[in-house]
Formats: sequence, C-alpha cells, structure tokens
Amino acid sequence: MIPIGFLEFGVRDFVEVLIITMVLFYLYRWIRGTFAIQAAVGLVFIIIINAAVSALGLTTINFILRGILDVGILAVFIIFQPEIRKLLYSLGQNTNLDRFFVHSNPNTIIDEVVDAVRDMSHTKTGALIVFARSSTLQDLVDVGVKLDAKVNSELLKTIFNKHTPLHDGAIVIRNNRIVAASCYLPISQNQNISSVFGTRHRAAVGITETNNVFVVVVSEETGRISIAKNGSLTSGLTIQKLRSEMEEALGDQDIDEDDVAFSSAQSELKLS
Ligand SMILES: Nc1ncnc2c1ncn2[C@@H]1O[C@H](COP(=O)(O)OP(=O)(O)OP(=O)(O)O)[C@@H](O)[C@H]1O
Repeated sequence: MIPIGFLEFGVRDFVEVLIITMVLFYLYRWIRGTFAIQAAVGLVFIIIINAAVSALGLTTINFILRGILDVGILAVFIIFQPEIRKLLYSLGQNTNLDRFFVHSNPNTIIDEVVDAVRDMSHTKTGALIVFARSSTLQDLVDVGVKLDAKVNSELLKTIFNKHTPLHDGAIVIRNNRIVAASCYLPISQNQNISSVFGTRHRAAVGITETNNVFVVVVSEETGRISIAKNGSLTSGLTIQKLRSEMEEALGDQDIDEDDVAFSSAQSELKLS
C-alpha cells in the first residue's frame, strides 16, 4: 500500500483504476462521432453546474437540477438506446457459430457479385448488397420483397436495373441465397460521413452499426464502389480491392468452409 494523502493506494486500486480508464476510453471511442457524445457532454455539464450551484447554496436551481439528474438514469437509457442496442447485438453475435455461407463455396458467390459490381460500376447502376448471417436481419427481410434465388451476376444486374420495380433499396444475401430485395435499411446518423454521400451510402453504414454484416455499395451518381462494415465506410475501391475485401470478410477457397466467418476487425472511416 502506498499512502496518497489520507488514502491508501494498493495494487487492487491500481487495477480498478486501469479497468475503469480502459472502459471509459473504449466507451468514448465507441460513441465518438455520434449524437450520444453530445448528450454525454450535456449530462456532464449539468452535473458540474449542479455541483457549483450546490456549493454556492443556490437552493432553487439546485432543486431543479437535482430533479433533472434524478431521472438521469432513465434518460441515459433513452438517449443511448441505439448504442446500448449496438453493444448487445455485438455481444450476442458469435462469429464462429453463425456463418455467412453454408455448405457452399464462398468464392462462387464472390465471383458473381464482383462480376455484377464491375458492370454496374461501369454503367453507373446504383446497388446496395447486404451479406447477412444465417439467422439475422429477419425484420428487414420481412418488410422487403421476399426472394429465394441463387446469387447470380445477371440476376443482380437485373434487380438493380433502374427500370425494374425492385431496384430501390437493398438486397439481402443470406445462406448463399438472395433472400429479399427492396429492403429498407436504417440510415446512419454518423456525422463523420462526408456530405458527398447520400442516403444509399448512409443506409449501408447504418445497417453495419447495429449488425455484424458486410455491405457492398455502387454509386449511381459516380459508379464508385464502396464497402461498409463495423459502422465504417471505405469508398473508391478498385475491383481488385473489392475482391480482396470480400475474401477477407466472407472467406476464400483457402479457408475451410467451416472457418468462413465475418472478420470483426474494427476499421476507421476511410473515404476517398
Ligand atoms: N434507407 C435506405 N435503405 C435502402 N436503400 C436506400 C435507403 N435510402 C436510400 N436508398 C437507396 O438509395 C437511393 C437514393 O440514393 P441517394 O442518391 O440518396 O444516395 P447516394 O448515397 O448519393 O447514392 P448515389 O451515389 O448512388 O446517388 C434510393 O433510390 C434507394 O434505392
């Protein structure tokens, strides 16, 4: 024990301080750039003001601020609801149990998607393709147009052709099949996303914020190819880069099928 003033500071205290520091650091990194960080700053501000008015003996203001802080716990759950949901989602998802591709060669699907994306990029056909795990996104699929089709380059191009009724929204690929088209995805509120990106790209990021999914986007305006994962958007990909990203995230032939799982590595927001 090391005495610090009237406090005895031991190894246990040091470990506790270290753990709390790490938790606060990761919490900050996690909510950085979201609305939650502004709400957190607001809450800390109220706590500081409350301490100040209490010290100055301003009883009426102190009474009002205490009232606000009393409902603070409930407010935290309401304000941070998207972040709490995201945390529970990521805790609940076991990357080894749930697979993107079941009993199928993932490279076949990657080939088909890459082929379609190459063409759609050249023809500036907007596309939004979500790769989901076997048991996820059912709520999105339910409100989309249900399909049960083999992943095929020609079919992908047909779906996203702007003269067809299904081209609006996203398609979901699950268990090697296109399970739905015209799906509506949640739009990301991340303020770090450049304003050059519209709702299609924001929707791609949005779905990866609360779900462990991998998304491929083709811009209708520029033909630019992007991917979204773990709440990050990487834009301006070449076809070769897209293929390697897909192989990394979804698995390739060198990997045993049973090891095909989504890479959960965090990546920074990369926009080009
Ligand atoms: N929430 C959403 N879920 C799924 N698809 C969406 C969603 N919002 C928009 N989209 C798709 O994006 C299209 C509009 O794209 P918008 O131009 O706003 O975005 P963008 O990111 O600038 O894309 P682009 O570069 O292709 O123009 C819609 O027609 C629709 O197909």
